[in-house]
Amino acid sequence: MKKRIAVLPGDGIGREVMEGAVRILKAVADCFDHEFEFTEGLIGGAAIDAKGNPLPPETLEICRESDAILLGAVGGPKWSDVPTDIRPEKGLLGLRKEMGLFANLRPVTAYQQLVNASPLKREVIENVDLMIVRELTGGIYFGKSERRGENNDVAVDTLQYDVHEIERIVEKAFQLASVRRKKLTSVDKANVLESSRMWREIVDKVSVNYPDVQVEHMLVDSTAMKLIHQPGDFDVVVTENMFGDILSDEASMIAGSLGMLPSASLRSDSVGLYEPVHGSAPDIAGENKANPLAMILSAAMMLKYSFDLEKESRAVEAAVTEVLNDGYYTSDVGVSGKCIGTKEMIDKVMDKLNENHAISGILSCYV
Ligand SMILES: NC(=O)c1ccc[n+]([C@@H]2O[C@H](COP(=O)([O-])OP(=O)(O)OC[C@H]3O[C@@H](n4cnc5c(N)ncnc54)[C@H](O)[C@@H]3O)[C@@H](O)[C@H]2O)c1
Ligand SMILES: CC(C)[C@H](C(=O)O)[C@@H](O)C(=O)O
Ligand SMILES: [Mg+2]
Repeated sequence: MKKRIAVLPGDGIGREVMEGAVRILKAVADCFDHEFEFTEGLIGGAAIDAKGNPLPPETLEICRESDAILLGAVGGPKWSDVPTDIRPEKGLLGLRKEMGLFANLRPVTAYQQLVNASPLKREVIENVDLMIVRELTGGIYFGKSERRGENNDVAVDTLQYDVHEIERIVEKAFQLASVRRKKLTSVDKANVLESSRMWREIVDKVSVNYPDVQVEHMLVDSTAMKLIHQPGDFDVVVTENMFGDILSDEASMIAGSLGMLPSASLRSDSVGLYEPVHGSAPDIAGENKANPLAMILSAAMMLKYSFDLEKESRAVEAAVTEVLNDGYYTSDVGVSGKCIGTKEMIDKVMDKLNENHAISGILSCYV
């Protein structure tokens, strides 16, 4: 299979973790006989420095001509004083919007080895496997936003959704729930927000087409509590843009660290953007401390969701799980012992992938 992949490392630890995803994908191509063509583009602060624009037209062009996009992270203190409309984060938001990537899937998996070492209660997080489905191209992130008043002393951000935007994300969430444990939690703030009341009406309407999926509505504040108290009760969680942003960073601690949470941003065809949930982590950038697993697992999501390569995707996930089971960690997951750096972790996953592939080749001779 031949596929074109846009590679946008971005800023801070973005480049360090991207190296892991690209190396792993090259190994997957070799092991499973695929051809992946990588084209690098600038985004975020790196693009501001080079082109004065966080999303240069040439980057958008590379993305439009690709079958899938990998993104590291954008932003950092270096660009804190640039005008709001050309901040690094605007490059990422612009890319999601321009590409129409409205459905952001953020799976949260409690890996057994990390559960054992977690500061959270073991019995609470053990076996947690939930999926946050975040609306990604609407809501307060994209509504009218301005400063007004005589002294610019009033700031306005607008939370707007239309029926179509809610219907398509809710439909996506029901589809996912129907092939998982058939439970959907829709999260809103319907006791305060009109957009949330419309959101609830739409969830109830769409639910009629999915009679085997159990639906519950939950307010976002109590959801934040329940994610820590009883995360095992969740299967698929669907919510609007900003609530999804906040809840997914919270949920990352169930997985052990922000450095463990991958994501896929999808639309109705197979094109997708794959990025870790974390940011550019300026506090550790350049120190070989970043956990590359969220980025590597995002690449695994790309194999599954954009290229329909289930076996290859599972091979990458298995390599990650086995490296953790062997007791290797980056420092962010809070475990002492075999604590290794970014590059060493990438090497470990590479070795495991190659080793597993060699073993399966040997075994296939006997069947
Ligand atoms: N998708 C993105 O590009 C994205 C996402 C979130 C934040 N950001 C941007 O990143 C910059 C920094 O934001 P922040 O500090 O609030 O959030 P952050 O996610 O960059 O970092 C939060 C904390 O988590 C740690 N961390 C994050 N990823 C890690 C990893 N892979 N391995 C080990 N530790 C990791 C960091 O060291 C830091 O202590 C800001 O400019 C923000 O806008 C970008
Ligand atoms: C960098 C920022 C714009 C982005 C978001 O809020 O969507 C990030 O926090 C994320 O979770 O992907
Ligand atoms: Mg976020």
